[in-house]
Amino acid sequence: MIGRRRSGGLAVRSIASRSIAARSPKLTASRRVTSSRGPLPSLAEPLPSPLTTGRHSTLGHSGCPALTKATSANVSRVPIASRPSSTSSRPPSTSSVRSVTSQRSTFVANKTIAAPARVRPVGRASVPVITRQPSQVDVLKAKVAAMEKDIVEKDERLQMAKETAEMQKESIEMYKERLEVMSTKVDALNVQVDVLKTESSHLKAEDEQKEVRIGELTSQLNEKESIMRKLHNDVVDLRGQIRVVVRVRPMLRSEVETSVSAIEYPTINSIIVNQGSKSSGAMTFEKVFTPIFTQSQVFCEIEDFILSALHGYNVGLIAFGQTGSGKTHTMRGGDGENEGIIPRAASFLFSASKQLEATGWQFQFSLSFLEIYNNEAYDLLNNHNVVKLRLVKETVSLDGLSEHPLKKQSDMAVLLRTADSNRKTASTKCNEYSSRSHAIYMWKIKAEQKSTGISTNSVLKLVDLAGSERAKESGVVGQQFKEMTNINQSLSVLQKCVSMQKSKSSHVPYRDSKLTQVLMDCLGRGNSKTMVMVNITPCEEQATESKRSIEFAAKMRDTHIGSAVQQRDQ
Ligand SMILES: Nc1ncnc2c1ncn2[C@@H]1O[C@H](COP(=O)(O)OP(=O)(O)OP(=O)(O)O)[C@@H](O)[C@H]1O
Repeated sequence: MIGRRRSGGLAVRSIASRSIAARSPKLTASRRVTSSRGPLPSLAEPLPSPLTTGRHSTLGHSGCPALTKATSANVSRVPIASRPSSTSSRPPSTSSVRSVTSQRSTFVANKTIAAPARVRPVGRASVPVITRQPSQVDVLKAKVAAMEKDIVEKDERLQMAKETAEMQKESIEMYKERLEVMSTKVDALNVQVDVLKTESSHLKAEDEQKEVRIGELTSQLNEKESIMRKLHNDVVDLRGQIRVVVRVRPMLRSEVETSVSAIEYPTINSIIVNQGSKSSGAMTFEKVFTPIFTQSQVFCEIEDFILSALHGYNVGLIAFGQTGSGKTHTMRGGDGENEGIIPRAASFLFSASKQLEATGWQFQFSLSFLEIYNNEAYDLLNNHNVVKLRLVKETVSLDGLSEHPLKKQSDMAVLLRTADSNRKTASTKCNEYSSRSHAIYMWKIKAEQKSTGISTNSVLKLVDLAGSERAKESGVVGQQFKEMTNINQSLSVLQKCVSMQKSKSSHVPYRDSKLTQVLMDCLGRGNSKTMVMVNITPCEEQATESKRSIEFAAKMRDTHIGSAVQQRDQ
């Protein structure tokens, strides 16, 4: 009976403990920790409850002595085998049994604290230690306390969230206000933009009108200019004069820091060269190309003159000037925008001939390149073969000079490359790439119009003369000195011929040099429209040479060579 009650009590206790464990995993965990590390001191000690001390301890829970006694009896009857192992080796002493009994009774009095009995070593003997389990009330109290704490925390968080929300609300209000201010500004700006748009469309319309007007005036101006140029050409042709244009090259990078310009441009087509205190005085020419003129602008000004060759006239364009003054740049030039007159003339002649083909004209072009070096003539397109010059009456025959047909524009580039590589150059102190020979590019142009039966044979000569230079300044010796002497001698004959032609002398010494023999038809013996492009440098140090060049240019300008006539086949 007692045993049943005990086992029933234990069963109640274990169910209770199980149910607490189930509801409170934390508690179970703590109990596991307790069992593995030994009894917790708080649970190992008799509970400091009034139930365990004084008279209450004997009365047990709710003052029930019967239950306490029965429990004591139960404990004393626990078989040794079922007691903790630490006690099985030695029978418990009377005192320890008493202690166990008293603890057990306390344990029973607390009843719901379902901790397993443990044995605590006391001295050499071990006594079972009874730990207690929290009652449901305690658990619930703890839960309530935890929940209260949780509620307090949540209250605090809620409060904080409310405050944050309040602040955000204020910020939103602030942003709303700013937004309003901004949108007012945007509205004002939009109004301004509309005003400006209207103004700009008015201005655009005005600009367009002005541009149309400028276009009209420009085309009127161009028309008038071309009429004037034609009239001027006609006058010059009728007067049979050499046309003279001057080109001043820009200062080179190496000169900009060390030199100043000696050139002035008093009017659009006049020029003054200042040589220290002396001045050339203003001299007017058909055209003065200042350093700002590009290669294409220069060509634009002379293309009508070149066109005469397609119309059946002999045409000669000669670049003259001291060494390094820009003759080769003007005539041959570089690539692309830097192309000079010779390659540009090729493109121009091909495109102009295409236009004339629309009126029934047919053209055939052929090209020869002649070089005069040390007073000898060579073929630049045929292995640099010697060319023999023969004077036949008033004309010169060039024996052995090869002629190369030009079918299309790209043929010109191939021939130019061959000629360039053959052209003799040598470096001097005056101009590192100075060409040491006169180069004469000759186009033979055959034109025919079947409907009228008219045919012409004309020659276009494009001449890049070697540069004159003073022996003292150049500092050349040996072969280069010989070259320079020959160049200067041929140029001096050229100047003499021009002077004597100008003074209408009965004897003009064309035979004195190969150069003047080849250019004879351009300088008065023959039938040619001639233009001389005098190149000068702007540098003060070269002012003496520049002044000499434009003085010679003025002499040529005033030279009468006779009016050119169309070269019709009989
Ligand atoms: N209009 C120009 N614009 C820019 N550079 C130029 C111009 N004219 C000439 N030059 C430059 O000046 C230098 C001398 O020019 P260039 O070789 O044509 O002189 P040149 O009169 O032919 O000399 P030479 O008689 O010794 O052959 C070159 O470097 C050339 O590129």
